[in-house]
Amino acid sequence: MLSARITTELLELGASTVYEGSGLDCWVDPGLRPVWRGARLAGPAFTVRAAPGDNLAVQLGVRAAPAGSVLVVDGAGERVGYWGEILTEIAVQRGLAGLVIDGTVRDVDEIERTGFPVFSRGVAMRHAAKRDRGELGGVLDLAGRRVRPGDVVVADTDGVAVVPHEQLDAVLAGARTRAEKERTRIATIRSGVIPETTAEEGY
Ligand SMILES: O=C([O-])CC(=O)C(=O)O
Ligand SMILES: [Mg+2]
Repeated sequence: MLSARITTELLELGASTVYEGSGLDCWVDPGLRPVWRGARLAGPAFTVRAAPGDNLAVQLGVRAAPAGSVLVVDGAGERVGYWGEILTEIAVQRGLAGLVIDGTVRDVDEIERTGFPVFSRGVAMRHAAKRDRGELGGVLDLAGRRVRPGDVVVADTDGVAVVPHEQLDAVLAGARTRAEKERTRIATIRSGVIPETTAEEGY
């Protein structure tokens, strides 16, 4: 569980700034998008590997994940309703921070009404089987990005970033520096001064 202060700071910095400030290749496949406008989340990953087209592992994961954690599900990009209104209601009751799934979800109007943040590869109503227990708490290959339990997930309109948990302090420091430089640069621009290009220096 992250402290409320760190969670708030990560949400304010945002996924792109956390990624840029990290200097790491920690972006996740941009095909994973918020299912409702304004969805955002930050928290440690609770990992779930679901069998393709089967959501029993997800049903187990939503009951096992600790409060404050982000359910991160490898659904192999399969187009079934891995997640919906009922699972969202359970997740809200249990105090989970959100869901990131390489797969699709359904009941999106109802999900939005709860305010529970969900990032998925899209929306599909097709029934998910409920037979295979999959794996909870393993290391995932989430659409090409390695995610370990406890790695820190930050997601917003720009997409999803995953920070290796042992590097969180350094990443936060880098992201703060980045955000400060951006603020200064924007203030300069708003004062009417167009700064030099950043081709070499970056910002
Ligand atoms: O039925 C399912 O497994 C997924 C779903 O639509 C819900 O949670 O409401
Ligand atoms: Mg449903």
